[in-house]
Amino acid sequence: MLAIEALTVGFRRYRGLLAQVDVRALGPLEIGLARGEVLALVGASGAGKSLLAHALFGVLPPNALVSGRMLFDGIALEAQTLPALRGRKMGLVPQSISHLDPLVRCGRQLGWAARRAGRPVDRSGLEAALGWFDLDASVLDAFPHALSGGMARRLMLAMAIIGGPDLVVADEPISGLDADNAALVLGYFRRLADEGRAVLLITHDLVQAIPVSDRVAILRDGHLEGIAPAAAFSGDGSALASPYARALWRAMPENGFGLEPVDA
Ligand SMILES: Nc1ncnc2c1ncn2[C@@H]1O[C@H](COP(=O)(O)OP(=O)(O)OP(=O)(O)O)[C@@H](O)[C@H]1O
Ligand code: NI
Repeated sequence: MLAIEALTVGFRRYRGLLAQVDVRALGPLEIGLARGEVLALVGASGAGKSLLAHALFGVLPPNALVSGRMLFDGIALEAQTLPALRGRKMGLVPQSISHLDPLVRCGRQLGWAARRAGRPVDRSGLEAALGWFDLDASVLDAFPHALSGGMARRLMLAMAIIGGPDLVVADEPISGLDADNAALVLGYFRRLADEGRAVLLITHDLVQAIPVSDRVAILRDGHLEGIAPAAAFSGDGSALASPYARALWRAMPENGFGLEPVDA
């Protein structure tokens, strides 16, 4: 349902008054995502994970240069097609919890997300959406600053999903969540995929992502290091084709192999 073909993202930077240079930040990337699938996208800070999410939704800054193709159910994602898809067929959970409007009650923001998707709901529908992420009805009347970081993140998850998108792109959706809530969110993603939707799960936490993911894509300095079945991340990692993936897996403190040079 999602095909990313030869995608590159760069930025135009100005040096002095006249000189400008284009700096490649991402790609070229080839990634496919099928309905029914959770694809984890992992990589270190600065690898380009959020850039990929922003490219998919067409929300990169104006100095970004994009080439290649992104197709959603065969429709090219571009300026003309994106407004009808994002927030409707494609839901984005942003990385930063500062994207809530501080002056608008949470319930109105959630209701607006549903209306934008063409699926307006009444108060009980809003309460049900909060319930998916273990938030109670009092959140509807609260302003965002009254929410803890973890509650704000779960509200943003409800906002991304209330419109019933076919594709969910979640950028670090479990960061700042306690273990119970992280499990709740990841379990929800798994169910979305099992219903025939698709989830791109962006995270730096490989260990948490593996149990709910079908495949894991590893991004390193803007390049795709490889895509491996989640099941290959087990034992000593010898089922992994990429030395980088193997080193990353073995370096997880949970695996107790100790640090190995990542360039192996
Ligand atoms: N507006 C911009 N102008 C120039 N470079 C940018 C811009 N936005 C991002 N970059 C560069 O793109 C690279 C990738 O950034 P990105 O935010 O995608 O990383 P990330 O993998 O999401 O990291 P994190 O785990 O910290 O969220 C970074 O090196 C960053 O400096
Ligand atoms: Ni990011």
